[in-house]
Amino acid sequence: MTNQNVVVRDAKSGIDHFTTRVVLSKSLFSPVAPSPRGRNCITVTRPTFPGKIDNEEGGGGTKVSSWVDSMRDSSPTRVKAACLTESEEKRTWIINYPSALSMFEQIVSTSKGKQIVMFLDYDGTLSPIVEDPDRAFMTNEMREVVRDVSRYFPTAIVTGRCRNKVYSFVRLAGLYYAGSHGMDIKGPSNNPKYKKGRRGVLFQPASEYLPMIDKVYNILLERTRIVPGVRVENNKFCLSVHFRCVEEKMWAVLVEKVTEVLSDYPKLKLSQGRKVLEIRPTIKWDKGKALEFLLESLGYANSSDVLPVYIGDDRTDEDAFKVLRNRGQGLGILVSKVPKETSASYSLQAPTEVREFLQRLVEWKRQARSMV
Ligand SMILES: O=P(O)(O)OC[C@H]1O[C@H](O[C@H]2O[C@H](CO)[C@@H](O)[C@H](O)[C@H]2O)[C@H](O)[C@@H](O)[C@@H]1O
Repeated sequence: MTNQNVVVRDAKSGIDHFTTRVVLSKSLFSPVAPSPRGRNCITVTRPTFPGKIDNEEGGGGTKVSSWVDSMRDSSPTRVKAACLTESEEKRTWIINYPSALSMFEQIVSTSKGKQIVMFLDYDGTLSPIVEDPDRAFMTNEMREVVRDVSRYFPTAIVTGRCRNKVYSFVRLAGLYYAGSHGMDIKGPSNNPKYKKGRRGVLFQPASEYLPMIDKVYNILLERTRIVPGVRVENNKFCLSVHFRCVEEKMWAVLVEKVTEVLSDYPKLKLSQGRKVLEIRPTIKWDKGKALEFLLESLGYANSSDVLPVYIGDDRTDEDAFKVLRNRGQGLGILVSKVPKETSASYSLQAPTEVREFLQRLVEWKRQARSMV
């Protein structure tokens, strides 16, 4: 199976569309019944993510309508294959991005002689997606397995959330926490290496943005309150404008309000996650940079003796998957049941499978130790 990407501009809307021709090789697809249209070449059309009002690139003026189109899509963008049935689509997904559970033996054999370093996103990875962001709790079973994982492997939570908030959900002291999309990194609080005063804070590359973020938070609260269901969340170095509970007919109004506010703040950029608009400083820092920073802090900057494993479900996790791809080292695992555009190599369907995968990793490590 090969993918050919072409960008086509829609003459009417002026929006660029990615057109991916997915060429299915017969051998891969022989177990699947021939598609109703009897073709072995599918055209997948999906709108490109408007991506910004990204002031970094001198953007601005991005059409509200293209944002609204993108808000309808999932995050990362779902790949829709026009002539495949849903079950064929799922099958294609699993062929291209095999389950990390079914590939478990291969994965652990890749790790032989290497130190696994575990990176875990929070929402949609350790906790299921729920309507109320304040109630996105992880289960005790998940907490236990994450604690066990952190006993064997250096482990970091890498999240868009405010670091303190995610800590209040995870409540495990032995982990690294990279909050605000990696812009707020702290080491394990029980690590004797850290002096009291610094309390383990390792890196905050956007600290000068704090007053601006607070100001914009208050303005957004005020200006978006006419939109029923909206929720603005202050994640310290970034903001989230949730539209999960906003009726679709109000999305354009919401985007207009948000982009209007941001037009006065060229040092902030707008991107999108799962039913959320994310506002961040334009600095070149993301979850991928946080992953590199943590590997370096752990002494694995240029090491070939390390296997970073990153598990995440959202568009912002793609920055970390790309870093692993470019390093040619490590495993990116996307949590998704449906085909998405991703730089990950493997997939897991839901947080329940993430727990199972982590559990197997712990058991494998215990057994390996008992045999020494
Ligand atoms: O990087 P993450 O840990 O995945 O955080 C990304 C955003 O997650 C949260 O929002 C998402 O989860 C909510 C609870 O399930 C859901 O209601 C919302 O629709 C999702 O987008 C969090 O509230 C945001 O601040 C994070 O940026």
